[in-house]
Amino acid sequence: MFLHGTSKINNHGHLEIGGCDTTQLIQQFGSPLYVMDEANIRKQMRRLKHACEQSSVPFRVAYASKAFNTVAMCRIVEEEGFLLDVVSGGELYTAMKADFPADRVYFHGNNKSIDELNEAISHGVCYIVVDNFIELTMLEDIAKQRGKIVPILFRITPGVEAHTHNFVQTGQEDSKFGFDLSSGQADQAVQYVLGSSHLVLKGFHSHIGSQIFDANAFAVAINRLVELIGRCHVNFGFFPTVLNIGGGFGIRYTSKDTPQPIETIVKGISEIIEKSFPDQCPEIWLEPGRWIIGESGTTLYTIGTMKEIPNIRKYIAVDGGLADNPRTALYDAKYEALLANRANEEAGELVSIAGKCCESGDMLIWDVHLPPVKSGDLLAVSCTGAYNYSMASNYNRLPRPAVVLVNEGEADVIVERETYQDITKKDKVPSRLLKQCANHI
Ligand SMILES: Cc1ncc(COP(=O)(O)O)c(C=O)c1O
Ligand SMILES: N[C@@H](CCCC[NH3+])C(=O)O
Repeated sequence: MFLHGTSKINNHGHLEIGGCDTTQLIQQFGSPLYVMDEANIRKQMRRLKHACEQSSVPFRVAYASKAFNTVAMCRIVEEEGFLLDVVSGGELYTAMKADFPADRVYFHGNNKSIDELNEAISHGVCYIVVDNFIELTMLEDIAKQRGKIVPILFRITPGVEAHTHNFVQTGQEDSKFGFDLSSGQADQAVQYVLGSSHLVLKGFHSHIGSQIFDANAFAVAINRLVELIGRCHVNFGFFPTVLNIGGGFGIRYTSKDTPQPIETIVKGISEIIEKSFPDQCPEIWLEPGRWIIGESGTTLYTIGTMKEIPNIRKYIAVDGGLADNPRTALYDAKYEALLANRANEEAGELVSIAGKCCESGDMLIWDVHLPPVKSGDLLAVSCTGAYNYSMASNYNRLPRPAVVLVNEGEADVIVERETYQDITKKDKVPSRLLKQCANHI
């Protein structure tokens, strides 16, 4: 397994993250456990900012909070001076709970509700990223009723098929997201909004997908947006303040992954932007999620049962699975792992890591080399910072694991482990069933 961030093997042969021995973390906080490496989260943010500062392009950086959003994470993002992309009332609420300045938050989503739009306006987010015509008129009505002038961006679908898993492509023409370019919807929307008394168009947004290694896809998308901007300037005299080109930068889950360094990607983007806007340049916003947080997360599990089918496969089951990490089942995602309590031992055996859910597809890793494993060993799966906790569920009524933030030998719980009581907390029993339910909650 790669050792990301501050991860290392200590003198006891244990995996250590943020100066904390992972075997002690499990003793103290229980299993399974999400461990987040604060120093590495901040390092990634600073590295991205630094890469942007090397260019003459006026970059601004945002964090796509869908990747991992908790109150403590919002505090870190705030301290590092990033903008925050939220995509739901819940993500916005979390940011507000963290006292994140609303004027550094902007609101995405392809089906925002009236309540969500109202909440975004009430808090005073800097932009609402309008996704489609229905939302456009709905937002305009709300703004009129409330006597507000609302700054917006348009999400544009540039018609780019990024080379990544189909489920995480978002920039292709046949997509639920954004105003389509090729059919003229985007131009139509601009023309419409420029006549609005309550909505002010500030710019454009496009996000072509996630876990993208091919920087060329970004170039194609940017060029299409530049063409749109050129047309809007000529046809409507409109020039954007902001051009948000999204996130999607790939990370290294396994040794087979070969993403370009962020510096190369930012440099490539800068060159296109400089060429495209020689005189006047909009602010260029980047909004990665995975690249910021993915490699900073490790999930610790305890190994339970095992099943060996001769000449076929050896299954090793852990005390979590698709409920805490649905990405293998959803996207055929690949992960690496090691035994956190015997990290120095030779990984000679090819095994498969299964979860404990009642699904054959509940697998975390199909093929991984580990030392001979015993029940009670601890397994560390790396690179689980993005879209693991944020996509976790209570399938099979499994309580979600705790999330611990580690840094320089300190470990703080930033999300408590759920209990069985948490799981049944919202259950109600109709009175006609009460008699049969003596032990009801
Ligand atoms: C609009 C938007 N912005 C940003 C992101 C973050 O993507 P990633 O985590 O791949 O950087 C996503 C998710 O794909 C997204 O849909
Ligand atoms: N959830 C996806 C990323 C895309 C989500 C944002 N549009 C993943 O885990 O890879």
